[in-house]
Amino acid sequence: MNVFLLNAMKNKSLSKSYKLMAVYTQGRNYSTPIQDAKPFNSIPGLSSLPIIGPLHHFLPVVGSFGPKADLFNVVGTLHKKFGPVVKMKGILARADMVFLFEPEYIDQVYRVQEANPLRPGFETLEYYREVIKKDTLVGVFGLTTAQGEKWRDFRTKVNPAMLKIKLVKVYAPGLEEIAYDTVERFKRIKDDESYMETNFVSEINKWSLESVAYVALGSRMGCLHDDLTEEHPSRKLMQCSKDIIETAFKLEFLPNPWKYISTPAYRKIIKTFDTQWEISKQYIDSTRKRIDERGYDIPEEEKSIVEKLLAIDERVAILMGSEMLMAGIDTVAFTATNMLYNLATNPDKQKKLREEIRSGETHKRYMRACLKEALRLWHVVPSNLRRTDRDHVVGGYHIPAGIDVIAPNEYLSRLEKYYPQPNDYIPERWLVDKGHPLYYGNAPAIVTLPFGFGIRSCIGRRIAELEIELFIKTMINTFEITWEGPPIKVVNKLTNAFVPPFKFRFKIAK
Ligand code: HEM
Repeated sequence: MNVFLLNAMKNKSLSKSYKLMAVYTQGRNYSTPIQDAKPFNSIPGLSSLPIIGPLHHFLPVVGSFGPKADLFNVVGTLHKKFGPVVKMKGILARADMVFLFEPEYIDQVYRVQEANPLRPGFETLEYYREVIKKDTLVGVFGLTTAQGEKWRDFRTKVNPAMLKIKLVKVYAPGLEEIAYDTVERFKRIKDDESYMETNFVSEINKWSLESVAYVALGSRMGCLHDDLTEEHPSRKLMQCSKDIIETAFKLEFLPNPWKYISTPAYRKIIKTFDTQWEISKQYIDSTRKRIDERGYDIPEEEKSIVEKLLAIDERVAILMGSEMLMAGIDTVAFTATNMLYNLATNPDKQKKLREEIRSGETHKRYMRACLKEALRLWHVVPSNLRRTDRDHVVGGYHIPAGIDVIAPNEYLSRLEKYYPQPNDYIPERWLVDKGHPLYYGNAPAIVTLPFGFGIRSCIGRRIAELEIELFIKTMINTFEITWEGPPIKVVNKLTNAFVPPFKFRFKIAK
């Protein structure tokens, strides 16, 4: 067994899943000798030029894909043209990438690295935290950008508060109230169709920010007030979340020499990180003040995430609070919109869900299936990534350490061989028994990973699921939702986003 797994098993603070992973990997044999493998350079893929790598394929006119290429289609073309292992040279000093299209190959690379999952990317945020904010953060860098020991220390501290279902469920009454307030606001604005068609994203982001802020800070932010001003800090937080994704895409996936000179996009992202940091810090400081003024302790399960973490490590509490206010807005809003769209365009499923909601059943089986099916069709993050920390032999090819291995999970989740009628919204596939042709378990579990993989998977998963289920429940119980227009469009810039107009129509449900 390798040294990472041995260390993992010795470390008592690591989760059970860690140990299970170790046992699982131990039983496998991936030991094709490297000398028998085909060399890394022989992996097929797009042709590449010095410095700019494969970028010329994305240029106007001459590029085979062009500048407006849809990443979903690019991935599909790579698969069809080059097969199950595809190489893409890094652009401007970025690491080379390998796309894996066989679940077994992804499993091989991701699982063996499970004790030390490396997920680089977001280099600008890493630079901001580790260089610009060095003196403030003093070695605690958050989950999104940290690797190795620093990541593990942080994650071990925050895992229980954020992932234990029992602890997360205590936020349900507050989140239900927020869902109710959002629906009341929708009732007031729904008939202004031109406003809703343009501003649906900002309306739904108000709900997702209000919800995640409530869980993080234990109080209401006030995003749902009808007279929310442009200067309200919540507006700025929502804008930051969007600008960070947009600008990070330009800086990290398109050629931009920000590592050598200060470019306008670089200055913009640093300013945005500053604003995001300042506002979240203000909110966290007020939370701390409120706790001090209260002067007495409340039961552990009633505390907000920040309050729980303040008792463990102050810097961890501040950074986790700030990450929640960054990572918990657009992700959750996108998934709720995804679900609403699929329910609006599949009225029979919507009816069935309403019946379950009104039946008073507590198991919510159909609700869960509706959410899983929406996530299968559109992952917020369409591909997962791990950087190799050792040599691998995959599909007969040598993949050395330092390569970004991409699992194109959203693309795989829409292949007929894994899910019959793959582009249809069929929540039932998550409910039918083994043996049924639609049974979800016919696809290997690693095909569909909307929340990522293993111990580095999304820390906000339980919170997101709870927020979305309560919101959808209130929406579907109140409204009959239809979609009156052509199919919705999705763009992918690091994460998926829907494009206006939003042709939802909301009628009070009988
Ligand atoms: C439906 C909503 C969401 C989806 C689909 C989603 C998806 C993801 C994915 C795919 C990853 C990468 C995991 C990996 O590399 O294996 C991730 C990481 C992360 N997510 Fe989420 N996310 C969602 C909501 C949230 C929320 C609400 C929060 C905060 C409360 C959050 C905070 C984070 C953080 C901090 C990480 C980095 C974890 C680490 O590296 O240890 N996410 N998420």
